Amino acid sequence: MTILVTGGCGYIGSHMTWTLKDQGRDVVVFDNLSTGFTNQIPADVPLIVGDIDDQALVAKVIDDHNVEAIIHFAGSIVVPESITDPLGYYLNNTVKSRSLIENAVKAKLKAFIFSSTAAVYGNPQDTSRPLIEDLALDPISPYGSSKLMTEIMLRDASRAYGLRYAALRYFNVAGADPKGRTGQSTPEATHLIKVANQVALGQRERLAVFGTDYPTPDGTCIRDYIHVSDLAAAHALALQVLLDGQDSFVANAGYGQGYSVLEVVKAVREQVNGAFDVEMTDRRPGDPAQLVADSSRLRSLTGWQPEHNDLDQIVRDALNWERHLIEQSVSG
Ligand SMILES: NC(=O)c1ccc[n+]([C@@H]2O[C@H](COP(=O)([O-])OP(=O)(O)OC[C@H]3O[C@@H](n4cnc5c(N)ncnc54)[C@H](O)[C@@H]3O)[C@@H](O)[C@H]2O)c1
Ligand SMILES: O=c1ccn([C@@H]2O[C@H](COP(=O)(O)OP(=O)(O)O[C@H]3O[C@H](CO)[C@H](O)[C@H](O)[C@H]3O)[C@@H](O)[C@H]2O)c(=O)[nH]1
Repeated sequence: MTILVTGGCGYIGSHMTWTLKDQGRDVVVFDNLSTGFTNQIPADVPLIVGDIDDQALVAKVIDDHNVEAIIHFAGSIVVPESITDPLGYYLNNTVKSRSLIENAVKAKLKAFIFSSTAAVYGNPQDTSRPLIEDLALDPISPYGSSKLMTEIMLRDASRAYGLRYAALRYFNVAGADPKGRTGQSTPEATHLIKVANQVALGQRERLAVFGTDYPTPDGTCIRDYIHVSDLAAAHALALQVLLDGQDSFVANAGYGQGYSVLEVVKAVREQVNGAFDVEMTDRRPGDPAQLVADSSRLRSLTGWQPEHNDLDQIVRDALNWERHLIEQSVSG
């Protein structure tokens, strides 16, 4: 059977594609290349360039490649951008996901895995323990709402048409393939570890720390950083259990360990053996103070066990990828 990976040329989707290839599975990537890169996937994986709302093209790809499951990463991902362009986010993340889900239902696919996000929880009040899936969902950004609406569509499509799905709520995805085959390549990416690494390697001028007055021990926001390769492995397991008959589920994907922005900065400084400038600035709109995952459900349903649960390794792998990008730009 073939697995269709939407957004497979993007950061997480390309790791997924490599993981599936490593497992000997047949994969086809579908991507409109709005933020993706064609050189990040294995050369022998078919790439269809198109938009996920092109139902005729998606149906043709499902047919031509004998697709039996979709892992759906395609989407827009920048929280602050979603605040200034909510309709753009509802279109790309919600409306177009609806179109893809309809394709999956019509083709009677065996499984559908969706990239959801911790942003569906909004700004949780009780931060004394990691977040569980059954908490009230109250996104504080259009990005989070756009993903929550897709979760709801999947829930209802599952009830009505029997589509079997897993929605994984990623916490903060970071790091890069330890084998150096792919990584986060968007030059203007806004993710903390990426930006800090670019500053550490002289690719950006400065790192702004967004807000130092949060109700956290050092005043900066706390996040649960999950290595992208562990996340890809979680998807492969989720797919397998769905194919083996597991009911649809929603599960957090994180380690259950939070780090503040300043702790991340310290980890990056240690890896590069040096200081770089950070500037304390105001809060960024849409940022909850603390997001840490309780991932017991993912572990118990799929048997997932992280292999790269180490902030230093996450930073190191991401730095190695950043150096690779610099070499690439110098040589060509
Ligand atoms: N990066 C994170 O920390 C994080 C956290 C939670 C959830 N997610 C979700 O994971 C998914 C992947 O994120 P990423 O970090 O790899 O982002 P990314 O921007 O690197 O990848 C997204 C990919 O989807 C493609 N794409 C976007 N819209 C498309 C469309 N309409 N049709 C076809 N292709 C389209 C892009 O070209 C790109 O290759 C997203 O859905 C995102 O919301 C990411
Ligand atoms: O230059 C920067 C970048 C980030 N931060 C801070 O670092 C933390 C992490 O920020 P990121 O932008 O790396 O990640 P987010 O937590 O905003 O969002 C990430 O996780 C979310 C789920 O929690 C979404 O899924 C989203 O797609 C994904 O980017 C936040 O407190 C942010 O304010 C800075 O201080 N300076």
